[in-house]
Amino acid sequence: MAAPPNLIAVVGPTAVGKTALAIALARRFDGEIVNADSRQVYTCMDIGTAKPTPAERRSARHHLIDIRQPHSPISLGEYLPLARESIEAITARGKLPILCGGTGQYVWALIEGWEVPRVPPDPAFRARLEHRLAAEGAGALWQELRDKDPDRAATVDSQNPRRIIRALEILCATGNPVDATGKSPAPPYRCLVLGLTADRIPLYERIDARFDSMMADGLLDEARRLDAAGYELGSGALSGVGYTELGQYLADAMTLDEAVSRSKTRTHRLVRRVATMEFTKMHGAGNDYVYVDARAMPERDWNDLSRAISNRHFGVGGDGLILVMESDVADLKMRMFNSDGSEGAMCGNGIRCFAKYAIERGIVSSSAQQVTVDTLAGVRTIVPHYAGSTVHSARVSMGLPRLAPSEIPVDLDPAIAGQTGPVINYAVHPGDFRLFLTFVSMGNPHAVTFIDQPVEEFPLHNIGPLVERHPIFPDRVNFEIVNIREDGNLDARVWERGSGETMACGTGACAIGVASRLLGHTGDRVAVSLPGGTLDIEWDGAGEVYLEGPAAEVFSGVWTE
Ligand SMILES: N[C@H](CCC[C@H](N)C(=O)O)C(=O)O
Repeated sequence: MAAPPNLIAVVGPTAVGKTALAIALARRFDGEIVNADSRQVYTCMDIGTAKPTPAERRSARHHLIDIRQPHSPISLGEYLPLARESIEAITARGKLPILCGGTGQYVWALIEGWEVPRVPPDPAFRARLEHRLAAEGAGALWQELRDKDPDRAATVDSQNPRRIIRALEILCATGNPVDATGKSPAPPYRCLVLGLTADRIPLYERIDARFDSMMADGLLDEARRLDAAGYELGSGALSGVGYTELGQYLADAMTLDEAVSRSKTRTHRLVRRVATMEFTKMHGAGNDYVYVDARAMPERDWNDLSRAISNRHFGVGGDGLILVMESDVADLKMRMFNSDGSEGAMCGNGIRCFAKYAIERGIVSSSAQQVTVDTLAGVRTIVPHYAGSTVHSARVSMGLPRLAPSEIPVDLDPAIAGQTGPVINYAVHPGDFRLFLTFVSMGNPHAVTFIDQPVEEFPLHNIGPLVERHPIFPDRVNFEIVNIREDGNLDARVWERGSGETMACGTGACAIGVASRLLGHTGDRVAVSLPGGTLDIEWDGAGEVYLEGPAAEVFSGVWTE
């Protein structure tokens, strides 16, 4: 078997000198350069992306620059085959391919051989399967996948409808089983990675000097031309540094000096985040998480990081870790980990803060009226509420509640295990206690019980762990206790799977709202009061559940491992 082709990858923070080094290597070793900067693929964005100048491009051949117009975003799944073809062609000509760019996900996806499905989302196909999901349950779809592609089914969680539907979508489109996203077993290249770095202060000075020269070279006119051409500065391909801030200047939202200063500061932050690991602490009604923008980061043991960073004595402290990642099917993707390192499918409090994080950092439009976020429970839509340019709360479409035992999942006696409807007031005896549980999945499993005593008197720290790990819950469970107040609203506390008692739980509050309506305690709307705050739930008994509540940022910092 032929040895894999050679490849040099020049990586490092912005303004550190990657282009100059790549050109020197190309001239020294008869190489050609493949662009790995997600902004330089676009035409009309020359100055603001620090694209190699015509003179630089004459001194060494470059590939994958100016291949798209800004209104036609390129996805990772589209970039990878183009980059592989370029590397192959360069090698075939007996030249050395040199990968150069600051988009970490492009670089690592190429080096590690990620396979991203070329199958674009098929909305009609998904709508049909969502309908069948509601009617037949995830188990039936998983069974179909197992019949058609047993190897693939073995790697897909039978309770993860999104992964099941995606696998069936790829199978239907390609006619053959293929992994949705995975690395190739063997490294595709014999790769030498040259990581450039520099002390922070001199690097900040280079960044500032370079931005000043961009302005002198006509960056403002470039922004004006893009604006006049109808592009939304600050969104999509144009959400990068400089374009966003100059767009706000052109919209009279800030002075030119402010735009220049913010551009420099945002680039400093970008460097800090990639070079170390910047984090932001946020909470929704006291349910607190550590947020990391992982879009430019290589894969790592996130479970381990969540355990370390969530520790309230030896780490930052929180109920878990939430990652901001790229998505092919939504604006962004969210991954959520509990403080014990286990990964949860969905997080209602966390996703409101996630939207706030993305909007206020310009990762999505800084005036977005909605943000779509891909999660293991499916794509969720968040509608932010603003005070000026700050998001203070949000309303989330939390999807359909799942009520069949197989969808929770909960293993019950055969007489009721196969039913598709709700299981309410199911008697369970954790230790010496007797509870009546109602089961609801919001993409993650919940068991809700209603009690007569005030919730603060309930021995939650004794009973919570017994319910969380009760043998009827194959994936463990989040456990909610509820007391109905005189005014008809609800007091509650939550023992979370993987995190213990938290000050609030968004998916838990949704499960409480659903269970309470099923049991006839409340109607379509209910306020759930938790130790950390109140969450408003809306469910009409058939459609999606809606969650409304606060989102707050506490502080940012740098995680030094
Ligand atoms: N606190 C989150 C739920 C976390 C659920 C997690 N504990 C699990 O399902 O494993 C929320 O606001 O919805």
